[in-house]
Amino acid sequence: MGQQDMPTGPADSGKRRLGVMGGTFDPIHHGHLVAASEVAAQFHLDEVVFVPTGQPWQKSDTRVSPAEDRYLMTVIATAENPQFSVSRIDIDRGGPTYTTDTLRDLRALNPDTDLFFITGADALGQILTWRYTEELFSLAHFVGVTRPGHPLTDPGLPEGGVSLVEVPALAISSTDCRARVSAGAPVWYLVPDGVVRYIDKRDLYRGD
Ligand SMILES: Nc1ncnc2c1ncn2[C@@H]1O[C@H](COP(=O)(O)OP(=O)(O)OP(=O)(O)O)[C@@H](O)[C@H]1O
Ligand SMILES: O=C(O)c1ccc[n+]([C@@H]2O[C@H](COP(=O)([O-])O)[C@@H](O)[C@H]2O)c1
Repeated sequence: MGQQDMPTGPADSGKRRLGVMGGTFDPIHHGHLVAASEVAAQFHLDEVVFVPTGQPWQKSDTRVSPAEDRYLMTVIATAENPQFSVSRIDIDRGGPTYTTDTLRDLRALNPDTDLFFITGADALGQILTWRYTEELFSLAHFVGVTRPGHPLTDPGLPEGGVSLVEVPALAISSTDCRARVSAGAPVWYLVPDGVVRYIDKRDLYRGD
């Protein structure tokens, strides 16, 4: 994607600009962090809130670590960046996580704020299979980011509803991180150091 193909989103409304990075984060890795940092810079966001899923209903055939472990790894990974925060709303709501609920709740908690939902190319490609899409696209501007191995295209969101953005390519996935820990391979430098230590301390993924 060339620089000229990169839209910068809707016209600036003058409101606070909040990025929303939703994910299962099992575990959070540098691909997530670089995507959030890059979108924050390109879209002049005031803050990015990371929102670990409660129950990721489209991953029901995958073993997912306890929400508290995923939440704490996300806190550890983002703690040093003053622009990053973590929200428990999807975990505390309970039940399957629908992004329409996430964005509705974040709007209620953040009046006079424009929301920018950040999503990788793979997740963006699946977005029309999400629940309650008739309301979803009115709640935030969507920012699709490049991810190695996945074509980045607008899957057919309403006009002006999505921007496609190139971010530094990191071929890292949580699936691969889990498989590496399970096989006794290192995940140093794929995930933040504190997350490596947390995985070790809690003995995550070893028996997968
Ligand atoms: N390396 C990456 N580059 C860009 N975006 C990414 C990257 N990894 C994940 N994302 C995006 O971050 C969001 C949360 O992803 P998620 O927590 O499911 O991680 P994952 O690595 O895709 O996990 P898994 O391998 O378990 O499916 C999604 O929108 C996903 O597309
Ligand atoms: O709203 C939905 O139905 C929906 C379905 C699948 C995924 N999502 C959201 O997409 C984000 C990435 O999800 P995942 O499963 O790839 O980690 C996360 O915020 C999920 O809550 C949302």
